[in-house]
Amino acid sequence: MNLDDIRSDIDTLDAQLVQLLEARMTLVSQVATFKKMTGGRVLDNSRELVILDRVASQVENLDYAETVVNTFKDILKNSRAYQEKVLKK
Ligand SMILES: C=C(O[C@@H]1C=C(C(=O)O)C=C[C@H]1O)C(=O)O
Repeated sequence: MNLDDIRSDIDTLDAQLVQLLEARMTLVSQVATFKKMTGGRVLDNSRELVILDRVASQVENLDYAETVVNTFKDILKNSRAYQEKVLKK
């Protein structure tokens, strides 16, 4: 495989990630609506620890574990930022 082939494969995976992240955000949006109606707090630390532990255990190549877990930490951080905006509306 040459560089263009590898990057083409990355682009294909990125398109899948965008779809999955959008689907995740649709669910996060539902959680935000629920919290807005019930007065719940955006941050749920114990839920996030469960998610991050599970993600760490699901990574098969340990060389990638730190990177993948950090990526999920960013996903959770941005999920919270989105929810804070929804709750302020
Ligand atoms: C979506 C939620 O809100 C926050 C964001 C989370 C997420 O994006 O998975 C998880 C826990 C919360 O800190 C939730 O409470 O489930």
